[in-house]
Amino acid sequence: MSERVPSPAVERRSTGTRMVAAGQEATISVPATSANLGPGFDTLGLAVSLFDTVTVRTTTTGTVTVTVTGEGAGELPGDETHLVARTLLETLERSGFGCPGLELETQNLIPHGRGLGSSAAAIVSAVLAANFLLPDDEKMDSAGLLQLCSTLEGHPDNVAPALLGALAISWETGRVFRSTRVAVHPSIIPIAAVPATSLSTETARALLPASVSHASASSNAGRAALLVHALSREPEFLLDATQDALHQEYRAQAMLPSATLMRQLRAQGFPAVISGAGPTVMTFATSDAEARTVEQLIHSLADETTDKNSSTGWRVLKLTVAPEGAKLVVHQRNEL
Ligand SMILES: Nc1ncnc2c1ncn2[C@@H]1O[C@H](COP(=O)(O)OP(=O)(O)OP(=O)(O)O)[C@@H](O)[C@H]1O
Ligand SMILES: N[C@@H](CCO)C(=O)O
Repeated sequence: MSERVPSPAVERRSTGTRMVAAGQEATISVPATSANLGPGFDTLGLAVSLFDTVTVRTTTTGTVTVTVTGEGAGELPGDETHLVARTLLETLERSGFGCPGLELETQNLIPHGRGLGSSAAAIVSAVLAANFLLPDDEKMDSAGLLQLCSTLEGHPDNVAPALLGALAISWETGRVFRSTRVAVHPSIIPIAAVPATSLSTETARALLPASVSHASASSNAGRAALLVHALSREPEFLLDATQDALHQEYRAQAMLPSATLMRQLRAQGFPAVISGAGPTVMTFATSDAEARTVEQLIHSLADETTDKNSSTGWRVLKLTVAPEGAKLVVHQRNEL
């Protein structure tokens, strides 16, 4: 999550005292996402098979409680300051609604601050939950959901694939965000090397220069165009297609073991990138045999790149592309 930018398309409406109905319940699951993918800074993102799940229940208690299982358990707040609760209540408020009482149960598999879209997943689950709770004539359509989630996250490249699944290309015109889904070639196997240390998106964004050269912009445009083709049609181009000129080198100082691992994998011919704002390294294999080689290589290289004085260890996750985005399952209405 980066800076919050006000958008004319999601201006707050006047706060009212209407309440959403108590006794509503649903479960939302949202995939992890890998943004940038090399040259697609703030525009490309891929949904992968690691999910956060949130069950939302409206009550009449007047209180907000959040229980957290998995990532963030014992660290995240259990009240209305929790990112999902806060975003859900703010989303209702934008439509002029309050909540008579709220219980959230979250089960988190997406690691936090690792470049796998945890904050985007939290925002998407909160906005979808709020939209479910609103009366039918107040609900947002898919364009409204993308607009609000992108505005809250600050950029669309994680929230778009979290909503749509597969590969999402996103763009922005005057703070209006749009996105389209692209099916991914079935051979592609994303392998995430997740270090124990985290890096906030805010910190990583602060390392970027205000402008880049025309040569860098031109090179990056070509690679980003090739990347969409490589991910969807011809994966053999992935090594060239994942070459970035906009962000990875500027951020390397904040994630040296990851930068080293990525360079070593690329030097051996594997398309490795920094996932999102890092520090996870994402590599794309195109067969099970190649995936095994990449996993073994990561384990041996990661040992070399790990700072022996820190407690860093790497988790290597062989994932699949998640073809569908967030899902909401409505539970039977509870009588209160
Ligand atoms: N499921 C969640 N519930 C509550 N808060 C969360 C959740 N997921 C993320 N957060 C908050 O967001 C922070 C991480 O956001 P940040 O944008 O820095 O990283 P990220 O989203 O994991 O990575 P990236 O944006 O690079 O993909 C966490 O430290 C936590 O405060
Ligand atoms: N495009 C974003 C993704 C992380 O949220 C960045 O690299 O800062």
